[in-house]
Amino acid sequence: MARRTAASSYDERDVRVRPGRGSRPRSKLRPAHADATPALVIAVDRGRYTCVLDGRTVTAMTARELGRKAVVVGDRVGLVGDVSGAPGTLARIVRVEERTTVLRRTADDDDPVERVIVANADQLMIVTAVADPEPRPRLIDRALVAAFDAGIEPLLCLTKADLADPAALLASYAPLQVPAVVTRLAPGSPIGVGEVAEHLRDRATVLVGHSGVGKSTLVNALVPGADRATGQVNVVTGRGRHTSTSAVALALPDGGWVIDTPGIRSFGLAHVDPGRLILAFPDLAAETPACPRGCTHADGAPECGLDAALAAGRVDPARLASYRRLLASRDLQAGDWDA
Ligand SMILES: Nc1nc2c(ncn2[C@@H]2O[C@H](COP(=O)(O)OP(=O)(O)OP(=O)(O)O)[C@@H](O)[C@H]2O)c(=O)[nH]1
Ligand SMILES: [Zn+2]
Repeated sequence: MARRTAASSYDERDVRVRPGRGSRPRSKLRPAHADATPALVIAVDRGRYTCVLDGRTVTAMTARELGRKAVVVGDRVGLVGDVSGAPGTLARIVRVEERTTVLRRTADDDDPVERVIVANADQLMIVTAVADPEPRPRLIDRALVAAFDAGIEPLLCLTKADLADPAALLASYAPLQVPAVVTRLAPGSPIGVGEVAEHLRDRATVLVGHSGVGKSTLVNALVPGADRATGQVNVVTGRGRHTSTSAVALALPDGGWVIDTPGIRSFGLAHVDPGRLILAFPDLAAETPACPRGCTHADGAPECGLDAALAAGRVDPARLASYRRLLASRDLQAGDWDA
């Protein structure tokens, strides 16, 4: 105090803006970092988050105050610090906005640890070749379960239609009313990519599919300059593959995002609750109030209301059979795309 009065007009404590916490006015009414810049996370690599805002790319790390909360591709975040995106700069993620959807998986069916793969996706495009490699319907079913469970709309993309007829595969998914597109993307004769682009426009779409089905070929056709590596003969198992390879979001030229998931080698479904899955099938769910408590609605579940509805002709037999097939896929072992 003595110094202040003696020094009369000037005290450096009055004018210096200290960096960090102390400089920021806060009150209980004002959320922390209300001035944080909104951004979208498009890639994650070893604790560094690639974010986009106003069309520029900014690298960020998570602020300590976020704690152990995971930040994933698709997250809408608030950034503070240097958000210029200039080389060598690093912004801080101080906030993660509430997610509209969360696509999860467990590493395997008996693995209780859930991992969030992508946040805020509104569509899951399941890519399957009609031949080379042979389709794996069980894996399609499992991916559908993950999508329905997450409240994300599924889209089936059948590639390599030049090699085999997709009709049988399409027919087996028709009762589930899953939209489907068929492509033939062999060099020189791209067919169907325009239709895929229509389905993807202005939406955030996650791509899944096992190795060699033509995901990268498709992404390259959809996103000019994406430069995804194609044509690798992949004999690498999940263990052998670099585990930090994670999802990456690529901007589509007509709006929207396609999110490639090269690191995902399996689709464990331990987290899926059958009681929640049926909500994706409102016509079937309407018949379940008659079910006994805790009914799994599976084939042979005692006194399941769905059987009564089937007998009374109120539900489509093919649709119910398809639903129960999905339900059963959850209980089968080995969710490896490459199994
Ligand atoms: N005949 C035919 N071949 C295709 C088609 N689409 C892609 N291919 C070929 O299939 C092979 C695998 O395609 P990729 O795009 O690398 O497949 P991917 O799903 O990205 O595979 P990974 O990179 O291993 O995950 C490549 O040799 C492609 O040229 C198609 O529609 N018809
Ligand atoms: Zn039931």
